Amino acid sequence: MTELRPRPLVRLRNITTRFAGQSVHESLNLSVYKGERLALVGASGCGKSVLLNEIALLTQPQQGQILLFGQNTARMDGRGLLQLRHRMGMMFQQGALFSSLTLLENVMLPLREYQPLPLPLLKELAMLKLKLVGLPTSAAARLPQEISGGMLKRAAVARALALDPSLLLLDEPTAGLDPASASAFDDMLLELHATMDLTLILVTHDLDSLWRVTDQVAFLGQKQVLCKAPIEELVMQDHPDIRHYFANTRAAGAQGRRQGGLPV
Ligand SMILES: Nc1ncnc2c1ncn2[C@@H]1O[C@H](COP(=O)(O)OP(=O)(O)OP(=O)(O)O)[C@@H](O)[C@H]1O
Repeated sequence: MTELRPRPLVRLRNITTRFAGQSVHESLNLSVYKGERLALVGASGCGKSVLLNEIALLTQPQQGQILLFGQNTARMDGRGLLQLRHRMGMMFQQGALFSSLTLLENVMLPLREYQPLPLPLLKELAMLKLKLVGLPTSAAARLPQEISGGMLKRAAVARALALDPSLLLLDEPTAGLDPASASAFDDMLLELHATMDLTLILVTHDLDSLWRVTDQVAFLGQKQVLCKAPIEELVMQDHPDIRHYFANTRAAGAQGRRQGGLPV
């Protein structure tokens, strides 16, 4: 009996993206399945963040189709798209929190906008989200500029989770964090994935995160997804772009550590 493959949660079909006549993606295809922890990787400028923003419905490609939760976004009206957006949370690279609002107020923003609940309940929900990402109660009243980079990233995740999305998108979540904070952040992501039934898509250059957090990695190169595979399989690929990306000393070091060898 043939086993039916589940429908992808995210399906990108023949995506072409151009800026000023120059294409970043050309007929790019990618499927992401429910529960996956997928990283988008590739050389700087290959279009990872652009693709993430397209999945988040923040920008649109010139050609191609984006299907989210089985629905073709091109055929949806504004109301339908808004409902889809609520099923996704996005963590931006710099956190994108409002500097004049406390962490609690930042997390409450999407709730206030879309959940018609009494204020004390909204506060309680926002507080729960801050706790979920490991922030202490005392952090709730702090402003973004009063906390560490690691806490800021966690607060940004708390806001992304405000509306209980099932798909969490993260743009370089561990960039700028020291190794211990980055590792603690990765632990938090794994815990959230397990407890909240999340699908994760992250853009990252952090090789430790690739090995630790992901179960699938999509390698972008030559304007397409050259390969989607678990990291162990991806690093064994013969494609010159993939070999080049993982051949530098940092990559070799992380790979060596995973395999119990010495960093090169
Ligand atoms: N709004 C825009 N207008 C013009 N060009 C853009 C715009 N957004 C992105 N680009 C270009 O598209 C290309 C891909 O950008 P993108 O930020 O997705 O790369 P990336 O793979 O995420 O890079 P990095 O790893 O350095 O963050 C780059 O050449 C960038 O300059």
